[in-house]
Order: sequence, then C-alpha cells, then structure tokens
Amino acid sequence: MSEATRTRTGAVRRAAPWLVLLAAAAVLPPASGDPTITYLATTASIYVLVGTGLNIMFGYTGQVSLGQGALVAVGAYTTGVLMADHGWTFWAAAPAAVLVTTGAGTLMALPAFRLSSWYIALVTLGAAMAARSLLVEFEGLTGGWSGLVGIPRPAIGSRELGERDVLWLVIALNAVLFIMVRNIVDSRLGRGMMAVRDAPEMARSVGVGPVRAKLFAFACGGATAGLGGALLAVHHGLVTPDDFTLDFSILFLLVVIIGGAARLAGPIIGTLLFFALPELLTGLAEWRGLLYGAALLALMVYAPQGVAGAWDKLRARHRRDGPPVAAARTGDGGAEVGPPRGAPLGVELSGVRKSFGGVHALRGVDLTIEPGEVHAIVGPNGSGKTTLLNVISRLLWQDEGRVLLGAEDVSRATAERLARRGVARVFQTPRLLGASSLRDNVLLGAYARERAGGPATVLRLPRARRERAALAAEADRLLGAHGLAGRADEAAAALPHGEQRLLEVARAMMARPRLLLMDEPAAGLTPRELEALGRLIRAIRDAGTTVVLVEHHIELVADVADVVTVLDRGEPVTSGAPEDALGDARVVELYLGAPA
Ligand SMILES: Nc1ncnc2c1ncn2[C@@H]1O[C@H](COP(=O)(O)OP(=O)(O)OP(=O)(O)O)[C@@H](O)[C@H]1O
Repeated sequence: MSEATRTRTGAVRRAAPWLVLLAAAAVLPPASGDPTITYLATTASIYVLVGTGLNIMFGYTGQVSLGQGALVAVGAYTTGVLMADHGWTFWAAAPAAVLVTTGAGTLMALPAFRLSSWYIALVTLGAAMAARSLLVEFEGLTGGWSGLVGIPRPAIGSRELGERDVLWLVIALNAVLFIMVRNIVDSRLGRGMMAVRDAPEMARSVGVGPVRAKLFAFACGGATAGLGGALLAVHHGLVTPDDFTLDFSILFLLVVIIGGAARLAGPIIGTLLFFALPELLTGLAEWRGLLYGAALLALMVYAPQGVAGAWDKLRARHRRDGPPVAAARTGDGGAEVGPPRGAPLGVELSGVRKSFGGVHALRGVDLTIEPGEVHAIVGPNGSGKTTLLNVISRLLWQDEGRVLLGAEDVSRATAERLARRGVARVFQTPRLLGASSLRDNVLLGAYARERAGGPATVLRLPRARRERAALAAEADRLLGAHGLAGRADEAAAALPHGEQRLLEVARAMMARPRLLLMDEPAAGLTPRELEALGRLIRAIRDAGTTVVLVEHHIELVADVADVVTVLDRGEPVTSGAPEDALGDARVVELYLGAPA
C-alpha cells in the first residue's frame, strides 16, 4: 500500500466514529417521530457547540470561566432584538451576535492577564450575575422579566426552517467547529495554548505570547457562546432572564470537566451525560441532584480527566498489553541536530544587577560569551546562575545594567522576542506538555519559525499542511538523534526523568537556535545518559550554536566547555579555559572550603 493510500485509510478510520455519531444525531431524533426528542437533540447540540468553545478556553488554555452562560444570553438577546424588533434575518443577526460576544469575551479576558485561574473564575461568575441583572434592568430593550417573544425561525428565501432543519443546521455548525478545533489543537496555535496552560515560562521561551494566546482563547469562547445564544433564541422562539440562571452558566464548565477537558470529544460526552441522558430519564427526576453529585464525586476521584480522558487511558493500557511496539532506540544522541537558522549569537552583559527584595541575586555582572563557544557557568547553590540565565533569556528583567545579544541591545526585550531571534532554553526541571506526545512537544520548539498564519492553520490549507508534514518529519528525526526514535506518539509524562531532559533538548533544537541556554541538564541523568549529553552538547556547538551551560556536574563541564565562568554570591569570581578556571585557588576554596 502506498504512503498516500495508507494516510488516507488512516484518516477515514479516524473519522468513521465521528461520521457515525453525526449521522445518528441528524437522523435518529427526527426518525423517532417525537418532536420533543428532536427539540432536546437541538438543545443538546447547541450546548455541545458552547462547550466546545469553552473547551478551547478551559481545557486547552487553562482559563476557567463561569460566565459562558452570560455570553450565551448576550448572543440570544442580541439575536432576539435584531430579529424580533428590527426585522433582521437570522443570517445577519447571528454574525452580529457573534461579533458582540467575541468582543465581550475578549473584555472578560482582560483580568486573565493579571489574575490566577481561580480569581478569573470569580470575575467571570460576577460577570454572569451582573449580566442577568442587566437583562432585567434594561427593560425597554430586553422586555425585563417577560423577555422577548416572537423570535422567528431562520428562513431561506420565503421558506422558514422547520424543527428538523434547525437540528441539521446546528449539527452542521458543530461539525465545522469540530474540524476547526481539531486543526487548531494540532497546530502551533494549539500547542502554544497548551504551553501557556502547563508551563507559562516555557511558553514564552519558545516564543508564545501569553497575552495573545489567552485573547485568542477567550475570543473563541465568546464567539461560540454568541453563536450558541443566537441558535437558542431561534430554537426556543423566545428568550427570558430565567433561561440564563447561574446554574446555566456553571452547566457548561461541568459539561467540559465531566466529558474530559482538553479532549475533542469531551463536550459531546459531557452534554450526553449531563444534559441529554437525565432529560430522557425523567422518571429519575427526584433523584437527579443526588445522582449528579455522586457521579461528579466519583469522576473527580477515579477519572479526574473526565470520561474521554478515562477512555483514552484505558485504550493506552490495552495497547501496552498487546504485542510490544518495535521501538528503535538509537540512544546515541549526537550527529543529526541540524544547523542553526543563522550565525551563532554572542552575549554581553555589563553591570547587570538583580535583587529579590533584600536578596541580591546578581551584584553587577560583566560577562562576555563569544559566538560559537560552549560557555559554562558554575558556582555554589544560590550563587545566581539561574537568575543569570533568566536575565539573558529575558524571563527576568535586570534592575540595572545592559544586555546585548549579538550587536542588539535587548535590555528591554521580551522572552518571546528573543525566541524569534533564535534563543532557546532548557529548564532546570523539564517543562513539557505532559499529556501531549513526544512529537508534539518537539514541534512546540518550532513555534517561532513556523510561517503558516491563523486562517491557513484553522482551515488546514495546503500551505499549512505541507509545513506541518515537513516539521513533523524533522521532529521525528530529532527524536531519533536524542535517543527517542520510534516513540513519537508516546505521552511525554510517561517518560523517565532522564528521557524527559533529552526531550527538552530536542524541543530546544527544533528551534534551530543560534544560542542555547541550558540550566543543569545533567541533573538526575544516568552515566550512559550523561555520556550521550556530552556528545550532544559538542554536536550542537559543532553545528554552529552558542551554548551557555549552567551545571554542577564538574566532569561534564571540564569535558565540553570552551570557557568556564565561576559565580559566587552574584558576582563572577573568575573566567577562562576549564583547566584554569576550575583549578583557580579561589574556586577550589569555594567548592571544598578554605584549607584548615
Ligand atoms: N523569584 C525569586 N524570589 C526570591 N528570591 C529568589 C528568586 N529567584 C532566586 N532567588 C534568590 O536569589 C538567589 C540566587 O538564586 P538562583 O536560583 O539564581 O541561584 P543558583 O545559583 O541558580 O542556585 P542553584 O544552583 O541552587 O540552582 C538565591 O538566594 C535565591 O533564593
């Protein structure tokens, strides 16, 4: 079978369950002959739509919102007012509603730049409560407690859509949204959002702007809530404040959590379990509260990643029980790290000071790192090594002094900008997307050099597809060069510590960096892994990348460094070739203590 045929067959096999689900949702309710079932199926499908938007915000970007119900209300009322009072068609009113709620959703994002997730939850909860009061207050526009009635169904020409047509419309919109979200999640946009959720500093070090990522997520959540509101308005034919209680707002978050946050199927499963199933089992109405509570508790304890997450885990275990996958491990790390995307970058620090309250972490550091060398920074615990790396990578700004990258003054530049200039970073403790595959983790490293824009990515246009395929092949090659060949689809969190470190180096190399900053990469490695790391660092330097290596492992430093700088209490003590710097009497005293 040719590669193209195999790819096509794989795609068909992956799409098959979704096509079956779509067909079932479109055909079965109308075929039941019971209008209530069609009505409920439409309502549930609208909830899936809103839940999918919230999944982008909460599941993939980690931004909790208890205010989705308020945005749905804004969408519903905007559509209601425009259609019932101003005679707009649905096709004009719905985009207007989406525009309004995208704006409102983006406004709700503003506190997210300063507050932690749980404070944002409170802010959005406040927004939900305020929105309901406003709906009642602005009686002239919204009809107060009585709401808006007589909202017509969407029409094509003079034909008004029936109940079944509205269901099909909602299902079609869900299908389009599902494909768009899948494309986003499997792209630099999605990887960037997950990096902001899991490791904000690492996200910045690969070039992801957290503000843009959060704004994008909130805008997606706002847009889908607006669309959901517009559809609810024409589906019900009326909107009242009672439709948008606090429970309604919380419902969407529960749907995402129960179904499985950051899983494409999460909102579908969550809606089925949380809304559709109990509606159908009306005989259990009295017990519903108790059943919900018990199910939620059981889920939190036994399946914190929701039903879809538990299902994925089960499948992964089943796969592991099967015949072993032939994992080709080269394990040797070295050769194919690839060339940097430009000439190696040097760094010059002059008079750099950084304090944390009364702690002076850096006390006026002057340091020159020449392009193309491996420059090791050593020193006792707390001497300021990580702070120095943070200042060079711009995750921290110095209080005083100047930082030059090549010839450019970057004293006021952001970490994201440095990533675009070709600076990559490996952290003291690996910062990875734990739930994502090794390939996706490495692909994240290419964030700053990917060219396909937002629309090309969301619609997966040929340009974006070609770029993605080329980068995926490059990521697989890099995994091989770091001893992780044949394991691209495994989850990063399942790797042992040493391999997680190598994966981080592979991610950094995916940036094709001109300057690589490594913070204690040898910590916790086995002797064999250490040897591979030594070879890797030399190969990276030989390929034309400057390496700054913060390290306690003196044998490794002596083995790979061209220059060693020793820091003590925030100041360089000495700098020079390894044999000179490490043999300096002051350095020996620092490490071994003063002779008696
Ligand atoms: N965010 C912070 N807030 C307060 N103090 C900090 C912060 N970061 C670092 N420090 C302090 O600054 C000093 C230098 O810390 P830094 O982590 O740079 O040292 P280090 O040489 O990397 O140490 P180690 O080898 O243990 O990693 C330490 O006294 C540390 O406690």
